[in-house]
Amino acid sequence: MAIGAQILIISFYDVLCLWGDCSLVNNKVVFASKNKGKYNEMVVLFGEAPVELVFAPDLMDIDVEEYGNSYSENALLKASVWAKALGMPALADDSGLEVDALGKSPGVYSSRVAEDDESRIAWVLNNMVDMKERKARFVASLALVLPRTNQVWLVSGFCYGQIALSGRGAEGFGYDPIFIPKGYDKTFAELGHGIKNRVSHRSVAVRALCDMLNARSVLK
Ligand SMILES: O=P(O)(O)OP(=O)(O)OP(=O)(O)OC[C@H]1O[C@@H](n2cnc3c(O)ncnc32)[C@H](O)[C@@H]1O
Ligand SMILES: [Mg+2]
Repeated sequence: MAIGAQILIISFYDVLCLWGDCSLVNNKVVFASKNKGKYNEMVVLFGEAPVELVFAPDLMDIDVEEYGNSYSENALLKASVWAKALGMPALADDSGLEVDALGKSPGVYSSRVAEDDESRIAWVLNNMVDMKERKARFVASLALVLPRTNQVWLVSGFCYGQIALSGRGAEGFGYDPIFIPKGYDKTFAELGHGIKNRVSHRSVAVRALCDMLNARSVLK
């Protein structure tokens, strides 16, 4: 009975996909974020995909309160608000840095522990003085909302590594100067975009999203 119901739901969903328009309108997607660093990475990561990402603040000024308890909830909040406001597909990214020795903090509060990138980095380093255990991971959760069919796509990506003893490097944004990805001895800010875009939490999530969209023929 339960399996039958499940199959019915999946088939109904597929029929909706065939009849409804679940493709991207003009392949334009608003990137529902105010973070230009994220946007710049996203444009490169979507590189070959038939998607034109538009930076949300270039279209409208909206503030979305991120009151969710998880990255996915916050990503969905951001994408839903922008998709509704503009009537076009919206992609949001909610991300954060999880430090083992700090009980996975700052985590979902990564943007809220301090006012700017420099103070956020100081917040992490000051809480880790003399700590030998420096394992950490970056998380990126993406939500794509297609408003005409109310479809929602959610994926997450992770990147494991450790926290440097001090900030190093000038590239990237946010916590990049203190995050050393596994297999390297330099920070993301020292390694630069080429390597970051190959191994980052965001690149893993974008690849997963594109695979799902391709499998469902949403990207054309
Ligand atoms: O919500 P939007 O407008 O997208 O932009 P934001 O900067 O507020 O982004 P989040 O709410 O997702 O908070 C994530 C925090 O983690 C930081 N962060 C996210 N991804 C990062 C990355 O790839 N490298 C370094 N720091 C990152 C980012 O700078 C924020 O301080
Ligand atoms: Mg935010």
